[in-house]
Amino acid sequence: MTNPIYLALDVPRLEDGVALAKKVKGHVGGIKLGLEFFCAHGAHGVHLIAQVGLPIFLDLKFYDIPNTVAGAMQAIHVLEPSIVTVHASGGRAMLEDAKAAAAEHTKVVGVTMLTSMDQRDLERTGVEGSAHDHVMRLAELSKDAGLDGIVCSGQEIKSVHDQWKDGFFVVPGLRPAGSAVGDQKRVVTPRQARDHGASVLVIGRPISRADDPAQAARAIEATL
Ligand SMILES: O=C(O)c1cc(=O)[nH]c(=O)n1[C@@H]1O[C@H](COP(=O)(O)O)[C@@H](O)[C@H]1O
Repeated sequence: MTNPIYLALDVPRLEDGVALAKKVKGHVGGIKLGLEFFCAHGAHGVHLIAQVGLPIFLDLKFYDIPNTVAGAMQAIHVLEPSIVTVHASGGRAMLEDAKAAAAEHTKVVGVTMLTSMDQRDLERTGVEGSAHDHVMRLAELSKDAGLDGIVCSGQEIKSVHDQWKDGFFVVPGLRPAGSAVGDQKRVVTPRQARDHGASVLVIGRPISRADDPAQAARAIEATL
């Protein structure tokens, strides 16, 4: 089994990011670079992390008109990401154009409902109905638009997997039993997410803030 853990490298200093990626190499399956990293270090930073030799998940959560998203997607071909995120709520045309503009070997996944949101947060954005139904609706839209899969919490992954057997599913908001939840609200353990069909487990602070990140990653992998 390939290691499904992608370390979310949400660190402000590039040197720290490179050091951390080197430390966990061999204990994770890939590195996720998100908005914090990309805004601070751009393409140069992505190239440096890629040199460590792990697959790169570029989590830029594109959300704009189709033409703009397609242009952005083309602009990141040079970074050769294995996975890229777009917001599923951007609508069918945006999702279709995002996928059409992506490099052949890049998986495009739609972010459904952020794991930092709960039912009340959802209602306050004007969406009626349950978080579960909202995620299922956006999963169906992503599938119909030709995306490779979605990002959702571990609370929905089982239902999504039941509906979309060959989908590629990224699950963040993961916490090993007993670790601090922080700003995440829809949380499960890495093992639960894996058992219910997650393809990729995105884990940040439980590894990056551990005294020994490599050991923390190994300990989580041992639970899978
Ligand atoms: O797209 C994501 O990766 C993402 C989606 C989501 O709904 N929730 C979520 O936490 N993430 C990302 O997953 C990572 C979780 O980090 P930790 O909470 O530190 O494990 C962060 O880099 C988030 O940007």
